[in-house]
Amino acid sequence: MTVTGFEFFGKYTETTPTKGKEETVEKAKKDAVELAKNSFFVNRVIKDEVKKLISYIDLTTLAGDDTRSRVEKLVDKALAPVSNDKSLHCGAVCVYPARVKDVVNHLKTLGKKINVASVAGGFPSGQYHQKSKLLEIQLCVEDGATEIDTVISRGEAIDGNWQAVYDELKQQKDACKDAHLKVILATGELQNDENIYKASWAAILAGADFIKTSTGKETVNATLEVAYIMLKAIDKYYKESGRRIGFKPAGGIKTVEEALGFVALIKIILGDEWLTPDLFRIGASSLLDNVIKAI
Ligand SMILES: O=C[C@H](O)COP(=O)(O)O
Repeated sequence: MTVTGFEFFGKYTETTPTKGKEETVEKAKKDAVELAKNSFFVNRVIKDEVKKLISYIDLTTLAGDDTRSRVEKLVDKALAPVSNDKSLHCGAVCVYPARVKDVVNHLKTLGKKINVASVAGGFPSGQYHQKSKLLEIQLCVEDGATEIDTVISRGEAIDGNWQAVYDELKQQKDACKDAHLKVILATGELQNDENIYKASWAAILAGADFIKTSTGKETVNATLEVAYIMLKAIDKYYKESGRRIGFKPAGGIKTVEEALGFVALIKIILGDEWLTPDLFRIGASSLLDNVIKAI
């Protein structure tokens, strides 16, 4: 099985149509990020834009001391985060594999539904046998997870073994069955922009429904700069294939302004069609409280 598509989709350095010799990928990235940071509604924090953030949030708890009661409270909050507006709810709840059953059972008790995401497949390091990664995904799906957030093998990516990265993710996608697959690139550990771009491709070509920046456990997690690179890959793939892939920044996104910066960058690179929970999520454990304060 070969990684089909790398040669077809070109290199990161070719992602910017040159407007002249000064137009480089670095300058194009800097310009887009600056534009996003200074976009109209980031500076003025328009309430409607802020309210929409709630629907994008994968409300997350990924702690060693997570308990059933903590997870049940997370579900309650994700289902009805704003007491005086019952129409608002988060995009998903995101928990460790061992807690999926607690989410599913609580939803059954409440008679409610919400996407149930789990970080399965060797989270957060990815340094596990492929067999155990696949079993973890299989068990989560059997427990009722509807979305799997899995990690790539950073070691293989850094060594440029893209076939191995692709092959593992293809098997993990198959293990998901009907569950959606979000692939975490752990961009903070991929060492350079070219690796981030190629890791985006390996994930997309292996069947990812979303590509996600980070586990939240790296030293550097979601930034607008890495988001730019990943969005360029999503954009090029859409232009070549007609298929839209979702984007999920995660890790360290705590303020409304930070979250709206990602919204603005998506508007700039992909357009408003992506601003739906089916194609855009934010992995965050503390952003929701700040959004609620701002509306
Ligand atoms: O998506 C999952 C991330 O771990 C959330 O990171 P955070 O706790 O910094 O919001």
